Amino acid sequence: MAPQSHSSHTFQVDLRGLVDLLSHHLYSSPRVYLRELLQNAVDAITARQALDPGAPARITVETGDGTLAVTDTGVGLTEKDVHSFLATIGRSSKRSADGGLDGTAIASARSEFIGQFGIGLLACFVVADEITVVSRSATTPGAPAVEWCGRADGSYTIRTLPPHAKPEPGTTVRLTPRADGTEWTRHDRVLELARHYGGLLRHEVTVTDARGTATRVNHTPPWERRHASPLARREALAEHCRSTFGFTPLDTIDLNLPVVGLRGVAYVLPTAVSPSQRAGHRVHLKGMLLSDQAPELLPDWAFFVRCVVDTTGLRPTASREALYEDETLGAVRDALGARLRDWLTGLAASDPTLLHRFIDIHHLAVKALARHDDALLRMLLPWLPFETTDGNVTLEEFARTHPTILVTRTVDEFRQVAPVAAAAGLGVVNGGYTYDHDLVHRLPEVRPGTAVENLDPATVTAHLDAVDPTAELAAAPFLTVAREVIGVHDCDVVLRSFQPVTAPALLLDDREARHERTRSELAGAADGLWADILGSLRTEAPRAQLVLNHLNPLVRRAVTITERGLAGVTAEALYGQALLLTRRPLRAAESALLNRAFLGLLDHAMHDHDDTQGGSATRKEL
Ligand SMILES: Nc1ncnc2c1ncn2[C@@H]1O[C@H](COP(=O)(O)OP(=O)(O)OP(=O)(O)O)[C@@H](O)[C@H]1O
Repeated sequence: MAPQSHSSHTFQVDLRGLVDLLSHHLYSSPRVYLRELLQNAVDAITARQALDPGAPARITVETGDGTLAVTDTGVGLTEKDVHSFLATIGRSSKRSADGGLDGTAIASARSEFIGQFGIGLLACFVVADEITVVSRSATTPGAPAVEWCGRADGSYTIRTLPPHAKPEPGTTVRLTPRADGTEWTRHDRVLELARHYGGLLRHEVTVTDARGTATRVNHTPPWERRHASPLARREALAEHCRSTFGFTPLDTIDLNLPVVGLRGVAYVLPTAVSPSQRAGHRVHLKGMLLSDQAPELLPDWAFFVRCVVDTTGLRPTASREALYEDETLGAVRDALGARLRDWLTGLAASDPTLLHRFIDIHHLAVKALARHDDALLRMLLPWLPFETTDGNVTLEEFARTHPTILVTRTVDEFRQVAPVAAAAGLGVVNGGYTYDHDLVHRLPEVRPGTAVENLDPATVTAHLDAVDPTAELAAAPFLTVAREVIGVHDCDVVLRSFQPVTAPALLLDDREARHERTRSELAGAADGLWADILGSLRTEAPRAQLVLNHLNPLVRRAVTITERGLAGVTAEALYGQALLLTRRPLRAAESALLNRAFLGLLDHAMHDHDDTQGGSATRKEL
């Protein structure tokens, strides 16, 4: 058999296609070009300082003459480096395998670099068609300066420059923006971007305009600076928070995790926010802003703070706009969560006034937190407010007067039952708000000797006074009619005495009973398989109860009605009114009942009118 012939080829890269991919799918905006340039400058300075700790460390961004230039006093590039790293996409001198920058000092500085992917420079092609790099290497003292000119079509030229063209080691990267890129290279925009990305960089960064006026953009953050007094520090941090996030913090929590080289602060929001709104934290990586929208830095429950942190130990994604989700990030999130919890529990001992203010604003956050954290629950439960039949009080206060605490499941149940229960001496907590029902049920763990029960209709009726037998007997004919008319709605009717006298009737109903009624209604309307399934779900749910208040003057008169039609309409009207007070959506049969009761009463009122006008009407006696 004839040997097969092999020929070897090299991949070709369509640079325009690649840039298009990056700009549309990796980077959120063309503005990232400046971040990539600043980052390369920082890495070059890091590499040079590893060789010579006394080397200058300056980054200058020049704008103005239609081009943009970033100059650094970093390690620079030899001609060989240029071919190897600048002109090879995906190759980076900052990864150990590529080993471009020789020397053990630089090798050990590698973990300090921000870049790693070898694609950052391509971001410049998003705003310019041509990039010129003039560089002189600090690693090879005699090597000449080189000029590399790369174009978006994938071609590049390289030439050696005379020594005076670049007397000192370092690099200048110059861009001539395209027409659609000038928006991103204007002086004011560049200044804003340099402050945004480079505000916390550790080396001096200045932006100069066409007249040569230089503005320093980076500063030591206030949590790193020395301050004359704790008050001065607090004010500096508050000012930083105002300029960064636009609010004055309620308090500032220092964050410090040496294992991942993380320092920063968490500013406590002075106003409540929705717990579902995920907070945007500012995360810097080795000084460079990685993201100003990083919710993944903190646990979800920590929605009451905004953080600014600078770290060396977390990894960016390739877009460099988010944190890479790994075990380290998980551990950092837990550690920062623990720090916030310590701050909260510490406040209880050190600054109760501030804790009160915090809880006034953020009690929802604390409640969300306490559900999953026993230590916090124990510590903070005494401070948390709940709506109860004694007003807005803490559970601790409430439990002192009510050894058995009843809790409703919905706000409407509470609204309806609270006045009656309070008058009967029952202690009821509104469990209808987010987290409250669960938290109240956990009270016995924290406060032994307290009992917590769900409020059910039977508990309330047990606390309503029975009426005396003669009154019950006198009301019997009316009650019989009422039970007949209301019974079709799966509701019993009873007569009791309770406060307040202004309430004619109380409808005690619970969820299971309501669900059961809805189920049987559906089963009635359905057929075949669906009806069988609904039928198999049948449970013996307790019926609802309409409790008529014998202390109420209207009810006292109603129970003496002897005319059957009027008794039925009156019972329906009382039921309808109690039904409306529950504020739950009405079912079709209930709306029809209300309608009927209203028209029936109107009819009776008009009969009375006819009677007084001398007309006659036949009424059926009970
Ligand atoms: N200002 C500079 N000084 C010295 N070398 C530079 C400079 N800018 C770029 N380089 C060299 O060019 C290489 C490629 O840069 P590029 O920005 O594309 O990728 P990177 O910084 O290595 O990684 P990343 O894609 O993560 O940014 C770098 O690894 C570095 O060797």
